[in-house]
Amino acid sequence: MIVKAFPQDFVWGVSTSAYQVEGAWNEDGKGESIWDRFCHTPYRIANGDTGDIACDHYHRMPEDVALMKELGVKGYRFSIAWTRIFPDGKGKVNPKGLDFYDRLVDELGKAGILANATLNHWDLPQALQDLGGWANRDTTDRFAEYARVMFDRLGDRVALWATHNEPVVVTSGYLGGSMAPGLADASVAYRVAHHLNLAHGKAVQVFRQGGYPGKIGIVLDLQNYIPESDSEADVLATQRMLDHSHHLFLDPIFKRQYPQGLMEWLGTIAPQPQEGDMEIISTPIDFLGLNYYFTLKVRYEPWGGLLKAAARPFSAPMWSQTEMGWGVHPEGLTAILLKLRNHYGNPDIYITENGTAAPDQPDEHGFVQDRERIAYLRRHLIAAHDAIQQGVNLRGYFVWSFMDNFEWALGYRPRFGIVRVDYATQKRIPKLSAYWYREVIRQNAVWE
Ligand SMILES: OC[C@H]1NNC[C@@H](O)[C@@H]1O
Ligand SMILES: [Ca+2]
Repeated sequence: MIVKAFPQDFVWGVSTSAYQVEGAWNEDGKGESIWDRFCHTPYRIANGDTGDIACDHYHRMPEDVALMKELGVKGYRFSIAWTRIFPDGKGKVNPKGLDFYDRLVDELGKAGILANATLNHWDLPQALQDLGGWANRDTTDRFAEYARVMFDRLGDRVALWATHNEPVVVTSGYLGGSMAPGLADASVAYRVAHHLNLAHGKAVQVFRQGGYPGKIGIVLDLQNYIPESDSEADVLATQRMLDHSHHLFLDPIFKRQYPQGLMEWLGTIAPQPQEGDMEIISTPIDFLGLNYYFTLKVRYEPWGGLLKAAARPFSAPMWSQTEMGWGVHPEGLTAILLKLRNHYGNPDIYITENGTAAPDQPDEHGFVQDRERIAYLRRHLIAAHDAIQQGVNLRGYFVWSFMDNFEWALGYRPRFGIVRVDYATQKRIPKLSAYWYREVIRQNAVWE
């Protein structure tokens, strides 16, 4: 047995997001978000599921934090619902909304759990969407205002801040229609990407000006894309997919420029930075949050939408596909980490999401022996450990997810938690993987 030990102060965490776990969608002064609106619109979400109640985390937060402590978790990545703070996206701040996150951060402090807060995990105030949402450049200023309020209230106790979670998915909400706001308007999709980048930069500048303790970064969705063949057509299609899903955000932030190839490909609908925008966007950050799940094989496909590319899941030998139809390829994680070391200045990195949905079969007590999920997590931790051995500055790992929750357009069917949620009773029942993870944290190691 080979023991793979992690660095001393490595942060072992778990992740959630506001809309997926909190519920209380219209309680204590919270305003409507685009995800409330999307879920309340017929035939957008599987089974007509909504986040109205979700895991009722808004009311059960103290017990959830106590369970994290019991499981030995060292960090908790959560997101802040913008509409609890600014119900109308601007103007009056809602004190009860601020109080909830203040209590959460205090509970985490008492439990000795590091707070890792994301400002925007997709739930934009509907009031701002009504003014154009992220397609409207003014939203970048609304975001900076919101960020300042949160830094002022929680900045003394939050160790890690992320501006956005997976901005590429927000952009997709304007391309494919499957995510809120459910538009299919390529003419604004890349303006949205640019405004997300600009909002990120403005929030980082507010953070720097305020001299808050803690660190600030962004969480990007960087899956591993490999070409189906070495034909020029497939290689170029893969490049376009990487430009769209990686470099549309990585390059402005780390290289102060958009990927040239994508700009040429997009033509008139490409981002149109104004004077000074790229300087703001590339304001240096302290860490990069990486969400990694799978590898996709990409081929040139004339019918493949805007990018004329099609992708399909790739599973390494001995691995099948997950319950979500995703491939399993731990080596893909090492590849992404090495890409960041080799081409993006070897930044401090936290894996802010990694995990898998699995067909969890509870026994009569609701206990799930999720050996598949344990295998997935263990192999990805080994892949992460390999990267650390090669000089990657990986500082922590947050499992997606602490508990089963609302999986966006797919509703509650997919279960990603290391803790099961019985939605009928809202009971939390740790799965085998939760006890396995507790052991990993205790040993600060995984074993081959
Ligand atoms: O699909 C699993 C996760 N992926 N990243 C963003 C999260 O909100 C998702 O639940
Ligand atoms: Ca307080």
